[in-house]
Amino acid sequence: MFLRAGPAGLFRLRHALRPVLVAAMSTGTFIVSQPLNYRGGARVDPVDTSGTEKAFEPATGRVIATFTCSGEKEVNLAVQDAKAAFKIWSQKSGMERCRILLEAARIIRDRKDEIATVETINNGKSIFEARWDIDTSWQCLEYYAGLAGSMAGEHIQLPGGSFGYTRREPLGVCVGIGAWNYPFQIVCWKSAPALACGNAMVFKPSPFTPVSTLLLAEVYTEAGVPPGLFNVVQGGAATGQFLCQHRDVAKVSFTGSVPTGSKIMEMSAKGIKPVTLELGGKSPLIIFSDCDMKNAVKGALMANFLTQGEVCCNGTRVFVQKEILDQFSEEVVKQTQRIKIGDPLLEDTRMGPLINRPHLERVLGFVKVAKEQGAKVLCGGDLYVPEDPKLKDGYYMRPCVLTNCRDDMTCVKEEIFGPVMSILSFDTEAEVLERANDTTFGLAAGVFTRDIQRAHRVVAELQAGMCFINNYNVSPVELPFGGYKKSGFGRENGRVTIEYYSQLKTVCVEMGDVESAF
Ligand SMILES: NC(=O)c1ccc[n+]([C@@H]2O[C@H](COP(=O)([O-])OP(=O)(O)OC[C@H]3O[C@@H](n4cnc5c(N)ncnc54)[C@H](O)[C@@H]3O)[C@@H](O)[C@H]2O)c1
Ligand SMILES: O=CCc1c[nH]cn1
Repeated sequence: MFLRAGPAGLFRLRHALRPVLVAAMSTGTFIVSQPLNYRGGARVDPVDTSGTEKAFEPATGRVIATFTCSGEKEVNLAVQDAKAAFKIWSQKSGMERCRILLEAARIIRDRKDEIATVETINNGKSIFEARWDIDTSWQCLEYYAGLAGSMAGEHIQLPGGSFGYTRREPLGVCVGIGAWNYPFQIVCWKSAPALACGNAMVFKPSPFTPVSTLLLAEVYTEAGVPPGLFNVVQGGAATGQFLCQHRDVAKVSFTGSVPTGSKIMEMSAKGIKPVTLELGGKSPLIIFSDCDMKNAVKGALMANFLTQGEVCCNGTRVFVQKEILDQFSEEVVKQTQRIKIGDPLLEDTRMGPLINRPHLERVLGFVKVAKEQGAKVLCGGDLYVPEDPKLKDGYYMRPCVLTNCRDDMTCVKEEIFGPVMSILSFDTEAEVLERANDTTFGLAAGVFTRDIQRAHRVVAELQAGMCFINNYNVSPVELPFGGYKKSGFGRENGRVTIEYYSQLKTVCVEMGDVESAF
């Protein structure tokens, strides 16, 4: 990848130079000057266009890339390349695919700091957190590499020595469409199971975060996947539509908002394509009075302030049992005020800027409406201007804790996708369950209690695909992740995801004569 580090000019990132260049990549210096599409095993400029986009460095507000959105012809070329590569890849044994995916996982692990740095520059999350994302990304490749070799069907005995068997087969060319909050992790969560099952993939990142997906494309090529197996097209809604409507696309896996998810489903329905939808949420976190207070407070911060609160499964409706409301709120505010905001590439920063100016204004708008509707701001919820002059045009705000919240308030009903926690109080288990489930979303939920029976009773009643007991927002790749209700369907991670990227063929074998009705 070509990077320009400030006035120092152009650098070619070679293995030996990487550690030096990562050190040189400081906030305010990074520019992308290479093509951001990837096709046939190389970076390319698209052959046609559906507009142009700019990508920003949220920490400084600088433009780091201006790129062409792919038109229908470019999308078609990417799908055709993927189709050709699919023919080769799908014929490989699971163990052959396993070896290549393991090699890709190793390269990502080796390049962790470089990839995390790029992710931080383009997304704004702290480097501390970006490194976690890259760890869960290579772990995802490793996990599905492990499963690739063990994918198998069944053998079923039938009367008279006849038998049947099943084959688990790939789908073909799968499309991945990603959101901007976990750019590298999302593309790994989609491509690793897809490739492990023998599919090819064309991926479209969010136009806000186009950069790190290219690093993955290069890693796959270096690891030995056939050219064209993993392609990247850049663009927004128009490019996404060309992909979803393409007749040679077998499946669409989408991560993003509910309204876009609904459009994706409609387009896929026309082509009878299976879809995985990972959509938004407004998840409940229930804190019972018998909790371990220290862990519950840590859990509430993990549930609300990772990646500046821009996390789909965040537990933003924090229900606290009345007896401990004051003590819990006081402790949460104390810890929230200690969060170090600022340059996301600094080692001690724990909250960086939001993704862009319009989103920052939208989140601040939610805080304003919350106040108008009677919520009380316990801390934050306002703009933050770091002292460092190079950060003055970045998109920072102070993390916010709201109390006096009611279930009918906008801040409690709608996904804010920013660092805003709403605290609500409750009296009984039955009451809190009813209120926790009173939402059209169903992505995640959490409960803090020392009562083990209550913990399991409560999660059994919660209408959410991902439930946490005495923790929040950990995402081991071994565990399936996905939503109930309007938060989507299908799963990512875990063994079950194999079923979303493969299809079952049944073969019936006659060992005797045909018993004909005619
Ligand atoms: N459940 C999950 O795993 C998960 C993870 C991350 C984010 N999200 C959700 O994503 C949302 C934030 O992400 P966002 O703002 O990027 O979402 P978005 O729906 O605006 O965009 C997501 C992707 O869809 C593309 N797109 C937009 N319109 C399209 C169309 N008509 N056809 C095809 N593609 C189209 C965008 O370019 C982008 O790549 C939040 O609601 C968040 O909760 C969910
Ligand atoms: O943002 C929601 C959770 C997530 C992280 N990576 C993919 N999904």
